[in-house]
Amino acid sequence: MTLLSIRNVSLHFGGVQALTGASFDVARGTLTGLIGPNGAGKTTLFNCISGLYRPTGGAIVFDGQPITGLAPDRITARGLIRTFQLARGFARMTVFDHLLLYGQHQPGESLLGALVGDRGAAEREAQLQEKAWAVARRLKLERIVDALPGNISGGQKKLLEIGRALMTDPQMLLLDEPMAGVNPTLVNEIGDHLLALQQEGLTILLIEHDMPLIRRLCDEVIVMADGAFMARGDFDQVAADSRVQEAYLGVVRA
Ligand SMILES: Nc1ncnc2c1ncn2[C@@H]1O[C@H](COP(=O)(O)OP(=O)(O)OP(=O)(O)O)[C@@H](O)[C@H]1O
Repeated sequence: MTLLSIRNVSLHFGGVQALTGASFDVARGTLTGLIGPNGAGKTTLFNCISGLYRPTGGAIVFDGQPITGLAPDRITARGLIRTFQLARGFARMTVFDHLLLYGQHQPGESLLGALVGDRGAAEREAQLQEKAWAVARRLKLERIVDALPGNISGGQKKLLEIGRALMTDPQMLLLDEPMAGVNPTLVNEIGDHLLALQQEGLTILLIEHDMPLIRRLCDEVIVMADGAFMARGDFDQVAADSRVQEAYLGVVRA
């Protein structure tokens, strides 16, 4: 049932203890919200899970295998990916090329190429194109496949970021505020896409400050504070938890 297990993960930056022993599990097939006040350690934890940071202590287990400290591409190859903002350096690549680029980073690609030769490469290219079309259609991006990122809306950029991640055939997607800077209509549309992806079997862990959205989308909500796990439950349960309220309000117990 558990797909991702965070076990006592800690990380400090010099004197700043960003993660102080975070522990929680995420079940396969769920859309889980990860919330908490500013500086709680949510993004730092995502960076540890996806291999950008090596934790100082603890372990991260994905699909039954430890992934702590593995390089990001090896973690992606196991089916766990986080989205990244579109890099400025790729401003001249079309939406479709962005999708193709991510699809090319498949595990075993070069070995396969060496084994099957040129005909195999052509077949693979055709499959990649078909997959990119499927992802574009899936996210309703097919009408803008030839556009450059500079000419698409903020929400379409977010969808493209998700689309690139889908090109790697993930089991689990980590999303860090995918709705930031997106207009309300598209926020709802992106939310619908996330629910549909979950229905199709994808496991999603979502950092988001938009609480009505978290309430609408998430089966369960995990709350972090001060670099560690604080509470979990459905949205109404955690919202009613006095410790969670205090963490958000910064109220100090008497
Ligand atoms: N690269 C870094 N160097 C030094 N300190 C850092 C670094 N990254 C994060 N921190 C610190 O670690 C703590 C946790 O930050 P993090 O960004 O993970 O929190 P967050 O929960 O994602 O916050 P927010 O909701 O505001 O994005 C903060 O005190 C932050 O200042």
